[in-house]
Amino acid sequence: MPLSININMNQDTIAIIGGGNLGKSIAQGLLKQNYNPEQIYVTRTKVELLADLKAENVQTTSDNVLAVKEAKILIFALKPYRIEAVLKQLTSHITPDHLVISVISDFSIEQFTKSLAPTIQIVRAMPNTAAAIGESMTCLASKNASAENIAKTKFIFDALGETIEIDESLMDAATVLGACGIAYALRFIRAMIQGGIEIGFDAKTATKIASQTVKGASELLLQNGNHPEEEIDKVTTPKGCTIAGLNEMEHQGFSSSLIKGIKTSIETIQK
Ligand SMILES: NC(=O)C1=CN([C@@H]2O[C@H](COP(=O)(O)OP(=O)(O)OC[C@H]3O[C@@H](n4cnc5c(N)ncnc54)[C@H](O)[C@@H]3O)[C@@H](O)[C@H]2O)C=CC1
Ligand SMILES: O=C(O)[C@@H]1CCC=N1
Repeated sequence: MPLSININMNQDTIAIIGGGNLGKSIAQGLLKQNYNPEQIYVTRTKVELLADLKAENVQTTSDNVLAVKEAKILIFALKPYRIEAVLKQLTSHITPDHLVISVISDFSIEQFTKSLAPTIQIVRAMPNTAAAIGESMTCLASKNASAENIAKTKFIFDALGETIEIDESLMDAATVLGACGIAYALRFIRAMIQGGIEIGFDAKTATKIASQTVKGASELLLQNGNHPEEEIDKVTTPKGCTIAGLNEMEHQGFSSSLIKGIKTSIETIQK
């Protein structure tokens, strides 16, 4: 029987604690889904840097206690080295009635739980900045959370893109592949643009062609469920220009450099 999800996208107030790059992306994504801006609190020490959200009637404040008291759903989007001090300030205000979500990388559920009352449930989520446009890939993990709280978290992040549930032991890998992955993909697109300019396009046209082409390539996999090589075979004429270019890229270490970069990223988290 499907779980009945006791969440109303326009009644449960959400507080995003830490309105930086990711926190703001989540708020923007919620607004895009027509979440009532007055039901969204975003906190940041320098609250003036949230003026763009304030202009959209989001409740912006530097007062974390106020946001926690007003909200039912708490999304912690702080840097890992800030969270313990902030939780200390909030411990007595976070109750079992709150749904507590952490999008903080490199900060485990166990570490989070230690700073709060044992009755508080935590769901870890690893979205990416494409949440701002409803295209995040979000991985979810939990240990002590109820099925209802996991379902509520999934409901929120489903509105911001795609979600999957993973074991918490894979959260660092999810951080690298899904969250850092935005930067890797953009660097790939930037290199395509640079190449495109060298072969004759102006920057604007090269950006349009490269971005739409990468979007199309992703959609071929997402919509058809094919292996990338199956789609590559359709583009590579024998003795043709695609295979010549691809092989030269591989001679220069294209796949290898990506794989090594991904491994370096995870080693950086785990050291
Ligand atoms: N940026 C990204 O693409 C992703 C980030 N993450 C994780 O999300 C967390 C936040 O990352 P970013 O948004 O990139 O960092 P950020 O530095 O842009 O955002 C953190 C925000 O918290 C604010 N802040 C600091 N102390 C505060 C306090 N006491 N009360 C309220 N706000 C306070 C800062 O002013 C800053 O705006 C990190 O743990 C990161 O690992 C996870 C996935 C993707
Ligand atoms: O590089 C970082 O610190 C964060 C983790 C996920 C994306 N950006």
